[in-house]
Amino acid sequence: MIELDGVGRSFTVGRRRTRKTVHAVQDLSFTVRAGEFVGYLGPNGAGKSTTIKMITGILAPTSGRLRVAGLDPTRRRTSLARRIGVVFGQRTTLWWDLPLRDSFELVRHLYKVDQIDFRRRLSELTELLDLADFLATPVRQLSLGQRMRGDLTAALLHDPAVLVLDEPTIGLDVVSKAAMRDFLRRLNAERGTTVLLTTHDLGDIEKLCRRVMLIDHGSLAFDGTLDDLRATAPEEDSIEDVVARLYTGWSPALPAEG
Ligand SMILES: Nc1ncnc2c1ncn2[C@@H]1O[C@H](COP(=O)(O)OP(=O)(O)OP(=O)(O)O)[C@@H](O)[C@H]1O
Repeated sequence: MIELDGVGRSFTVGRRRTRKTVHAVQDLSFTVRAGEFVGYLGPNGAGKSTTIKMITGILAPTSGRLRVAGLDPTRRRTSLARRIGVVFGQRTTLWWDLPLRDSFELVRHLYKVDQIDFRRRLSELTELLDLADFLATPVRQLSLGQRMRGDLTAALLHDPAVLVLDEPTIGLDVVSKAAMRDFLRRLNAERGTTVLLTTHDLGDIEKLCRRVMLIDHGSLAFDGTLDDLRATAPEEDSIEDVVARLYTGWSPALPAEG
């Protein structure tokens, strides 16, 4: 469903004598199959957002080959938009001054979702994500947790095959976080939606992801199951310790791609 083959993305920063090239992502290859729920981890500045921007067609790779749902994301951005949903936890894709319901109506137009499908889907999502109390509220008046549920709904109204999440639980309280995780688990299990999840919250990874990929300095440093990940460190280590060891470059043996 998501295929990267030797993908790289560099940026030129600075001017004249201070000019240099930053290799945000280098020679990155992985495949995410339909129906997988994959965690995408890495320290700050590792290249996660750059990868997600390439997968969603926002940024073009400078090298390599990338396909999402069989499409080249940069060349077929409009077609891809119908197959993919994206949530950036740090910013909203909703219209700030409009009631949530009107934002969804605009999303319906943008994605050309059939009116009957839209109504059915919105009523399902309203129930599952408990939106009824604030559908008429302007987005700017929503709490972070409400806004996040609104963003997730907007990303799912067109029933995408792939969902890409960039820190979807950031800033959520324990109850909202648990509800969000429960929803995502069901979405993957019941609808078979393929999910790629970027997060710094290792609870998200433990609760949701069968497979974990770790990127460091733009390259894949680990790809395996959660158990493979734990096996890289002593048994008594917490998941935070395990990941911190990998981030700081210590690991007894990394398993091959799983
Ligand atoms: N538009 C840009 N111009 C120049 N450099 C960039 C640009 N976007 C990203 N970079 C650089 O590429 C590298 C990877 O950045 P990226 O945002 O992908 O990391 P990240 O893993 O998402 O980090 P974080 O966890 O902090 O969000 C960093 O060194 C960053 O400074």
